[in-house]
Amino acid sequence: MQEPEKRMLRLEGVVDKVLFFNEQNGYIVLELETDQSIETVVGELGEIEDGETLLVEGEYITHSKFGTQFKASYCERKLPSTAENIRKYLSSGTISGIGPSLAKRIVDVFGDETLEVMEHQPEKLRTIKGISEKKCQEIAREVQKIFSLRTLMIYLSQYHIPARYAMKAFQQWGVNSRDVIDGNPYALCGELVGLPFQKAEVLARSLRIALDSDQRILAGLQYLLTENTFSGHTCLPLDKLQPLSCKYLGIGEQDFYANYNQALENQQLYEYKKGEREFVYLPEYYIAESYIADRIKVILEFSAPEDYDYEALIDLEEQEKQIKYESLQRKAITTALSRGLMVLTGGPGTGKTTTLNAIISLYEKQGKKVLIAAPTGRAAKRISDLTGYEAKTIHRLLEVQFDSNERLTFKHNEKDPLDCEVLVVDEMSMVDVLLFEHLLRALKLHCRIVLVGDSDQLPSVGAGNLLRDLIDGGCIPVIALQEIFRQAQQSCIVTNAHRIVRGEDPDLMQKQNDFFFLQRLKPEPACELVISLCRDRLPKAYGFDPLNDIQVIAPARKGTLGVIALNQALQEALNPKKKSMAECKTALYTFRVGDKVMQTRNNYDILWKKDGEQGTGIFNGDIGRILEINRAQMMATIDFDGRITPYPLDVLDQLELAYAITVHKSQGSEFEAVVIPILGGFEKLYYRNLLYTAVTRAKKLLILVGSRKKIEEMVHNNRRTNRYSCLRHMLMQHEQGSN
Ligand SMILES: Nc1ncnc2c1ncn2[C@@H]1O[C@H](COP(=O)(O)OP(=O)(O)OP(=O)(O)O)[C@@H](O)[C@H]1O
Repeated sequence: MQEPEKRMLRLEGVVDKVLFFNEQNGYIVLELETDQSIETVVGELGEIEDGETLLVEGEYITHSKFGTQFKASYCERKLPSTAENIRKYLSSGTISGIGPSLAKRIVDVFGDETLEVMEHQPEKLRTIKGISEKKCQEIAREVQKIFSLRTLMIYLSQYHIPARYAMKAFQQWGVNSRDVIDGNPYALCGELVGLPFQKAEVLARSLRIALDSDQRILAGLQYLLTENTFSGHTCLPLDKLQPLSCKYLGIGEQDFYANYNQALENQQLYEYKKGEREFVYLPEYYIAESYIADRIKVILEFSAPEDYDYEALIDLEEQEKQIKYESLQRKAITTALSRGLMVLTGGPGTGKTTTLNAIISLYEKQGKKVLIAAPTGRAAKRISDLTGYEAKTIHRLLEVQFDSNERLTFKHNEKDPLDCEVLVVDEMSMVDVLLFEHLLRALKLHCRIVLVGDSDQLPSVGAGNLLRDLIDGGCIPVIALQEIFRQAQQSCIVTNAHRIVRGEDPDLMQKQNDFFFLQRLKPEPACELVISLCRDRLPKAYGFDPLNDIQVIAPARKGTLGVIALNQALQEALNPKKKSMAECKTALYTFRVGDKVMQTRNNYDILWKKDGEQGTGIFNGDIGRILEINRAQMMATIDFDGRITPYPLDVLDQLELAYAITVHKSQGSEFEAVVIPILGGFEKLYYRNLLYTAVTRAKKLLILVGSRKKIEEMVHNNRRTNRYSCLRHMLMQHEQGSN
């Protein structure tokens, strides 16, 4: 369902009351008194006080619970001009040290001139009863701060730069912000403020900053490299970056190289030579990849293979567990116990978890402290359930903190390493280079590392080709399990997954077992079938719970069989609107009590409680159920796998319905039953590893709905996401160096 197009409207009025303000992102809800009415205005407008005059541009939205609201995308602010509005403005606590009664006394003396006096002749405030010399100076300082921020917001809003960037700039440069920005508007693009390059361009044009200025070219190069990290590249070949930058910035080769070389000298960019080709990095990615390669080199140098015979220990383990490990499993166990670092890889059913269990158990028997981590909460839960050992997310293990610039850091690092002698990381295919760098930094030098993952799964969301590079680098011991165990062979999910990864067509003719194909050649009937499977057929035939056990996974977000439309349709089928049921809305979805939802961003501020324990942080990919929506308190209550979470409605856009999810979001999770619609659509999304990843999410039942031809096309489309990175080469250098 598409939102009808809305017209941009304007409102002008005086702020009667601020109802809500979020300091982090500047989101505000206020009542605006216009000539005709009082309107509720919402938006990321920054801190605004009662009594201010606003001109806002935006549109009316209808909120099922909150009613009609004006959602402002642009705002111009004027200081209050009448004595009454100035009193209101000061009474609201804008300036610390001035409350309602002092505000009244000041306004009684200076009337309409009050703000003028406070800004330019603050010493006059001394005449007011209750304002000492010291207090007068404090007020003057506070006024200067607040007025500079206001002026900055107003200045930047002319260029449609939202208030949150003004707030971040002010945190950096304080009352000098305007000078810094006018000197170099591209300074706003740095990581501390994070303004998109195009927005800084608008400001720079009005400041007549030359197109070939050094600041612009450097910011442009950083922008292009950053954009490419979103496509998975940790670096770009210079022979690609140069023409791309010249075209994008409209500059010549000479200007490019002059600035490029300067940036290398200033360590604003880094270069790595791979054969005849140079690769260009942003500092953080260069530091991450070279740190990983160097650290691995150290680990391997200091952990020469031990000649201790582990076979007897493994024999004992076999007796205890009543199992016979096959030879590669034994080799994996020996390698894990005798080497500082290893990678254990293999497809579904090849015995990774069984092997890992033996490794952990034998390490514990040696009295070693083992920690187990996974990249997402669901992946951590899965490995905990499978091994019986507690696993945490990597973020939780490292303990997230924020520095004074509100940038994410970790408590554990070189100075405060993790207390463990062995670290196991599962689902390594989802770990990116930046996170892995942090993890390695937090390990004591003698800590052993066991990395487990399936390198045929989709690569990490963050940039890099980590698992593949570690395997292909040639210097780390890698055990790739290949044999599908008998139990697993009986599952068509497992055998078909292996066929898919080998590039063979899956067996779609099965009429029993756990893997089914149901042909539908048009999107609407396919969508209807998906709904009836989830609502009626699978619950009836197998006793699956439609919300807890069944997951629809789709390659695309858009289209009839994309995640958005499927979610809307599945919500209507599984949790339809009821008169008395609370609802709240984002641009994409209407949420109801009972809905299955997914968090789509890491949010470190949200608090939760579980079995008397308290914690913070709901992370990208966490799935939950809405228990309650409380409009008056701007809160929902969501149950994320037992973590009961008061969820602020002003961050509701971080939430999506999760009846259907994309393959990318499903990574690291497993579900009892999975339904995958595959029919037609965007070629880029229909390739082998994507189908493989989706199919391997199912534990007991998998149903493919759609076109056999399209499924086969996917199997034969072996498009591996080509990601630029030099880690593999850095590791290979080490391998060659050590020979
Ligand atoms: N040495 C063995 N002898 C007999 N059965 C085994 C052995 N190793 C593993 N299995 C069995 O094979 C099946 C798959 O093993 P396991 O779950 O360890 O594989 P996996 O690679 O972790 O699979 P997945 O990635 O799908 O979780 C399980 O039923 C397990 O009990």
